Amino acid sequence: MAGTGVFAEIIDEEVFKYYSEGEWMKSSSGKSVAIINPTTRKTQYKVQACTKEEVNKVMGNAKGAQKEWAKTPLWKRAELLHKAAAILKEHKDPIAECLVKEIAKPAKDAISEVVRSGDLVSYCAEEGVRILGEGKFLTADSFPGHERNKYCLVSKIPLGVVLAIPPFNYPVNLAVSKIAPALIAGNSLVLKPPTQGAVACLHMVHCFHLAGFPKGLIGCITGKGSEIGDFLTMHPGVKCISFTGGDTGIAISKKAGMIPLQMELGGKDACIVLEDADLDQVAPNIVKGGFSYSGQRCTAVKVVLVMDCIADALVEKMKASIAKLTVGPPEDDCDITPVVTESSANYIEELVVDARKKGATFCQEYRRESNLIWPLLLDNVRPDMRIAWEEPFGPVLPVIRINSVEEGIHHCNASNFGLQGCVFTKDIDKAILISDAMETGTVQINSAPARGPDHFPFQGLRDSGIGSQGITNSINMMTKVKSTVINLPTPSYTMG
Ligand SMILES: NC(=O)C1=CN([C@@H]2O[C@H](COP(=O)(O)OP(=O)(O)OC[C@H]3O[C@@H](n4cnc5c(N)ncnc54)[C@H](OP(=O)(O)O)[C@@H]3O)[C@@H](O)[C@H]2O)C=CC1
Ligand SMILES: O=C(O)[C@H](O)COP(=O)(O)O
Repeated sequence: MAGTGVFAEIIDEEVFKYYSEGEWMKSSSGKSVAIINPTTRKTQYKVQACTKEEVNKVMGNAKGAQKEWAKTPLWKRAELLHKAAAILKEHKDPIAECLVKEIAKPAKDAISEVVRSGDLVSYCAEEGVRILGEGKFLTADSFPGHERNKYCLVSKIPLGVVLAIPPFNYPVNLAVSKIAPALIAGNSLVLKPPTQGAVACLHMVHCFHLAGFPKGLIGCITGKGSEIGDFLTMHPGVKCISFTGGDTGIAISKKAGMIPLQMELGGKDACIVLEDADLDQVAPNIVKGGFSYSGQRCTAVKVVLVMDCIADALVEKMKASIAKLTVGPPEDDCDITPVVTESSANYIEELVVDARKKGATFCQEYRRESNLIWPLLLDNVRPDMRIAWEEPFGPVLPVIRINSVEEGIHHCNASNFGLQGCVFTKDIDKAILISDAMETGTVQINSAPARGPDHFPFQGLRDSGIGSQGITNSINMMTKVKSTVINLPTPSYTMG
């Protein structure tokens, strides 16, 4: 159970503590933030509402601890990360339980998130050892006018304190995808978990604590983003921000100083289906892509653009797949579970009401009970409807019928978002041309969008973000390049 056994020290009188100086602490604010269970809509957990002074302290400690950590041999850093990964996987059950209660993640998916996170940390440790242990060696004589009298040694060095802010939907996985690259590269790390998902994050941080990382190297500040977010992101001690979430990321980019930013933001992932696609394969694939975790994935299929001549057939097959989805509480491992907050459910409903008013075809009856929204396919959606462009982050999927590939590409590229897209066709030549024409960070051919596996590069264009994720790219992004030039008194050539 959450907050018991090895996790007993992270809670005090029903309020989970924050993590500073290698210890679990109560905030001097005396205030807490309630985490509402999306299924019961009752307070499930409470976390500390940290103060600015506590943020300053965590930042100061992180700055100090980083200097020593950067001197720790790379293999030792990797060893500690492997240890943390093993502890995380060993304690997957209580962490998954938090995910079920805080964000209504279906029970099996919650376990997978924790296991995947442990694997990510281990992979990151191995990749770090490979790529950070190597540099470049350049000689001056490759540039016109120069002799071989200068040798340049290029290596990757840490940035300092990295601030990690993950979103609610993958609070553990999208936290470790920032923590592990930061640490292996010799940085220290301050985590600000999402409010919904904070307790799962605190349990995960305790796994790093148990692994024995140096005091102060990792800090975890809890509180509402709207209250302490600006203070954190504009803190002079922060030397890099890795953020995943919605439009908040755009605001942060405008306010942050001259530091590297990794922003993974929203998406309106388009799925183009051509005449020759195998609809028996396509329909369940789109339904899984659109409705898993109730559509609360940045990589969920968020609009289907199907050639008109096969649209009836595809919609029928999708309806059949949707009818098989189970709807109910996450504890029962249902496919569709309550969305994260009441305001999120209200927003989804606004989009549905707008679509109804403007004449979309409802393939199922719209049904909502509290935060639980039944899966809904909207056919004959037109560009004047909000659902054609906005990200519901819920179990509602619009279908737009198109008469040409160009029409589909045009819709995809007219979006403010450019995260992922996908195309279903048997014609690989056409698929490549369409992939090149779609202005998104990734295009999947014959499968719905997905971020994983976690070592694949993952990036968004336009309002979907800046920088690229994926283990290797994150490690590189959390380092800077250092050159040391050896100047010889005379040119020196090796004769072989
Ligand atoms: N491209 C990608 O990889 C992904 C993108 N997303 C996108 O994230 C969105 C849903 O996630 P959601 O958690 O609601 O996103 P939000 O942008 O609302 O929140 C993300 C994180 O930012 C924090 N935050 C809020 N305000 C501030 C602030 N002023 N300064 C600093 N941090 C702040 C939140 O904390 P708090 O919870 O306390 O408010 C949370 O930890 C969707 O748009 C989705 O597409 C989600 C997953 C992956
Ligand atoms: O936040 C998200 O939506 C995740 O990045 C999705 O990850 P996945 O596509 O690998 O499930």
